[in-house]
Formats: sequence, C-alpha cells, structure tokens
Amino acid sequence: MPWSFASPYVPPQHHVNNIPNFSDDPVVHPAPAVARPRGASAARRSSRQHHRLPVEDTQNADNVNVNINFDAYESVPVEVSGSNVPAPVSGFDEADLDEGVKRNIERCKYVKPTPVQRHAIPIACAGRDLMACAQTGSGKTAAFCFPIISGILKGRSASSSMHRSAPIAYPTALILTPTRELSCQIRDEANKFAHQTGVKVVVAYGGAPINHQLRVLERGVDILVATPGRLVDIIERERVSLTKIKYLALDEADRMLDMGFEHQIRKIVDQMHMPPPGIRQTLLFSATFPNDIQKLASDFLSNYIFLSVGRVGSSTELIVQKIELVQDADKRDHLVNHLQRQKLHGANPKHALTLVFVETKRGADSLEHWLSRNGFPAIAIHGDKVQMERERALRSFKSGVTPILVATDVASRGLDIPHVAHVINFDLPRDIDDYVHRIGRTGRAGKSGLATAFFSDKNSPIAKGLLGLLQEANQEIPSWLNQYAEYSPSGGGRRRGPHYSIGSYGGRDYRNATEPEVQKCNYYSTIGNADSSVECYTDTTSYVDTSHDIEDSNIDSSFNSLNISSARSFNNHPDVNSDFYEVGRVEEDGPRGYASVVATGWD
Ligand SMILES: Nc1ncnc2c1ncn2[C@@H]1O[C@H](COP(=O)(O)OP(=O)(O)OP(=O)(O)O)[C@@H](O)[C@H]1O
Repeated sequence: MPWSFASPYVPPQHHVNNIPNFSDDPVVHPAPAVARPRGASAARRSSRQHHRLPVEDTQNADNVNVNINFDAYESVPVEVSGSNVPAPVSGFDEADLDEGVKRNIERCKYVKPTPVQRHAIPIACAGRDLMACAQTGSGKTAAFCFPIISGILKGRSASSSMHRSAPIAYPTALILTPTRELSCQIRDEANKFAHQTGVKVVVAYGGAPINHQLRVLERGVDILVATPGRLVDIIERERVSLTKIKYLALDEADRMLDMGFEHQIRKIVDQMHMPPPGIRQTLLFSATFPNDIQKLASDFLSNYIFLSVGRVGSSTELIVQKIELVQDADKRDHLVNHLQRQKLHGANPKHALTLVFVETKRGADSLEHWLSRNGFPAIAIHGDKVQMERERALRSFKSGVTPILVATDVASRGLDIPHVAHVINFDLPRDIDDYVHRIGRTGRAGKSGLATAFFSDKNSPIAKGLLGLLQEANQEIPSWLNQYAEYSPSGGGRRRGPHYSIGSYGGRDYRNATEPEVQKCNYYSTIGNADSSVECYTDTTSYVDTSHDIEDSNIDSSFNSLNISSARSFNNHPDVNSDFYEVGRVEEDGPRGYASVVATGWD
C-alpha cells in the first residue's frame, strides 16, 4: 500500500494543543500523582547547561539522517584497560588486516575507522580476548568481523581453503546473536567483508526449515552466525562440531548472558567441545554492559582487554530524545499527532521511517490494525509471527512501502535499518538498557535521529534511569521527570545488577572497581516510620541503623557515609511489597553508586 497521510482520523483538539512541537519550548505537563516540591537536586539538574554536538537540525523530519557526521564520535571518551594493550590505529591501512579484507573495506567505502574500530581491530588482530562496549550504530559489527575474517585468511593453507562436502561442518569462527534478524544481518555484513576471499559465511536460526540450513552447512563453513537455540539443535544432531573454533564472538553480549540465554550459552561454550578460553579467542560486544554481566562474561575470557567507547549504557548525542508525559488512554491520539506532524514537515516516507515500540505482541497487532484503519500504513513485527511474516514486515518497512513498523523488543537490538528517522517508545521498556538499544535504531553511523517516549505513571520505575541517561547525553530534561525520578523506586530501571550499580552510566571495567561495593541493604519497617531500620552490607563492612525515621538520616560507618534520602517514598509507593527499592546514594568521596533495599515487614 502506498504511503498516504490522507487519514480519516482526526485527533481531538485538546490533544493537539497538548503536544509539544519538535521546535516548541517544552510543554508544561500536569504533575505526577506522587509529585512533591522539587528538591535542590532537581533544581540543579534542570538548570544544567546543555552542550550538544553540532548535528544537523532534526526538527524537520525530512532533514533527519541527511548529513553524515562520522566525526561526531571523535570526542567520545575511550577507556581501555588490561595488560599490554595494543595501540589503536588511525586508519584501516595501519591495521594488521589481510589485504583481501582491506580491499573489501575500500569496496564498502569505509574511509576511516570509527573509534571502536580504531581500538578493537588492533586488539583483536593481536589475538587478544576483548570485552567491548560502544554506542549503538558505531560500527561494532565490522570491529569484530574484520579481524575474524582476516585471521581466517591468514591462518589458511592452500589445501584448507577448499571446502569439501562433509556431513559434519567444522567452522573456524562462531558468531552468536540473540535474534534471527540480527543473525541474517551479520551474515550479510560478513559476506560483504569476505567478498572474493573464499571465506564462507553460513547462518543458522530458528523458525526456518532446518534441512535447508543443514544442506548449506554440508557444503562447508568458515564463519557460522547463529542464534543459540538452533545451534544447539544442529550440534545435537551432530551436523556441526565446535572443536575447531578459533574465534567466538557474542554480539549483544549482555543480552546473550542475561537470564533468557545464559544457560544455552554456557552449554554451547562449556559443554559442546569448544576449545577453552586461552585457546580460542573470544570477543564480546554490546552497547550496554552492566557490572554483573561483565562479571559473568569474564568466565568466557582469558586475560582480556576491556574497551569502552562513549559511556557504558549511554546513548549517543546524535539522537535527540524527547520524553513526553502521556497517559495510556491518550497514547494513540498522541501518536497520530506525531505522524501527522511528520507529514506537515514534508517527511518523505522512503527517507523517514518511524519505528514504534510497544510492550506486548498483542499490543503490536492491535496498534498495527488501528493505524492501518486510520490511514497510516503500518506493519507489526514480534515473536509470535512466523519467520516469513517477520521477514516480510522488515522488508516492507526497510523499502518504505510500509513506513511505520510497530515492534516489540524483538527489533530493539542490533538492527541496522537506514532511514529510521524517528523511534517512538509508545510503551517504555522496564529496563533502561532496553531503552538505549531501542532508540539506537535511529541516529546511526554519524547520522542524527529523533527518539520520542510516551511516559505514563506506570513508568516511574524507569524515571531515574531515564534521567541519568538524558543527563549523560546532554538532552533536555522535562521538570516533571525530576519529580518522578526523586520518588522512583529501584535501581533506576535496571533489571539486573543485584543491588547496586557503580558509577551508574560510567564506562568502567568492573575489575578496576576498588571501592567497597554496596552489596545489599535491607529495610525493615512496620507500618509508618516507627521501628524502621536499615542494614547495609558492603564487601568490606556492614552496618545497621535503627533510626525511627529513615528519611534524611546519615549513617556513618568506618568507611564512609550513606545518605538515606529517598526512603520516604516507600510510604507512598503503591507497589511497596515488591522487590527492591533504592534508599540512598553513596555521596561525595565514598564509593559511588546506588543501593537498593528490600522492603519487608510492611503491612
Ligand atoms: N568505518 C565505517 N565507515 C562508514 N560506515 C561504517 C563504518 N563502520 C560501520 N559503518 C556503518 O555504520 C552502520 C552501523 O554499524 P553497526 O550496525 O555495526 O553498528 P553497531 O555498533 O553494531 O550498532 P548496534 O549497537 O545497534 O548493534 C552500518 O550501516 C555500517 O555499515
């Protein structure tokens, strides 16, 4: 269906008036239910000066993604730690890459390496294990593909370059990814970089007929790109052996080691005859790397180098982020206003695709139908669609035939779709890292992009994380978000990291964290403030406070003070019995980070 804004749908006028124009001053939104007078810290935050990168004007959706500005990455901080770190290169010609790979880099018109490539390529070419964290859209795929392809070519003798048909395939490299679409994308990228070198790239993923994939594997494979489930299946059928793996790469490594995949990854890496760390080379890449996942990941690595480009878990300043307060019942009207405004600004659908994230598969289908009925060509992608439908949806979106894609998190990581001008978080995710990946579908490869989020009362758990992220990326912060953040529970919208997160957004190698870490805080209280107490434990000490009113109490211990300043929000919090609640921030010269508290004994 051709793109048309001839929508029969007319949003109610009061919504139109409430909607901030991209170029307007921030709109004053009603205060959230839990609003309190703004504290000094909120005032400090909102008076902050904003320094932006000189990206092009994104206010006109048609201008978005026009001028490539790769230099925008130049000023980002880089942290490298580990022993004997190889020096970075300033050009691809300086890198110790095979000539065939260099020719393909030229063919792809990659003129100079991105920062993550400058550092990661020499490290990987030197045979070192690497845990690398760099912003979305900053070229991580090439950073691990170039050294792998080059290593295969260099290690290849004339006889081994022949691919013979065999019932068991012995790949030299294994690249694991969390989604089928990402596997296919990496296969395509790797094929471009391996063009005319004889290096064979094969993909295996679930949801597609296995027999076809097995037949392709039989014809030989150097690099196998796979999703974990299908790989385990193929190994158990004894059609692939991992005994000759020299290179293991995990893309979206934090996701791969998260609860959903960790078990399978451990099985593949530890129990399926893959050479151990130190014999194989292991490369882990993501845009987010929580401390606890870093710790987990270190099991897979040997004497590794940690590289962080930009800040771990931060988003690029190339993406203009807008957070709008919209209650659930108003979201559809609000969305339509955005889409209509894009039309008014002359957006060309082929060059201004809109990606709308929702929470559930059902929600995705329902929004797709509603948008289509109202004259906005939309298509949905989620995990309940069969693979062919998923692929069709992606193709239709990429080509601009259906310029609105309604997606669940299945499309949040890694997908590199040109011309995504606008990412709309119709429903915000629960985890701030998922938000980072979602908005990273725009503002890629030095282009600018726009990300709008609809924030409703139920999103208050993520408010703190969102606030930190906006500050990191020098974005405008609506004043009402400060209020939500002050009273928001938990560790700022991070589902992981047992009870703390050091340096919150700092790109830190967890091995360098020498300060005492807050490991656990328990908050005990009967109803109200009477008989409250807090116990906090760090790796070096523990202490207990039995003050009656935890609000604003300062606990001095032998190592530093923990300022319990936000515990009062428990009294108001509707979900007080669930999970962890943040109680304090370790201040000034103490160990930095957030502590969380278990609320127990609450009536
Ligand atoms: N050196 C380069 N010069 C020009 N373009 C590049 C270069 N490196 C990568 N790109 C392009 O940048 C885009 C983003 O790269 P890529 O998909 O590898 O990002 P990423 O860091 O893996 O992102 P994500 O975190 O979302 O997975 C791709 O279209 C890629 O072709």
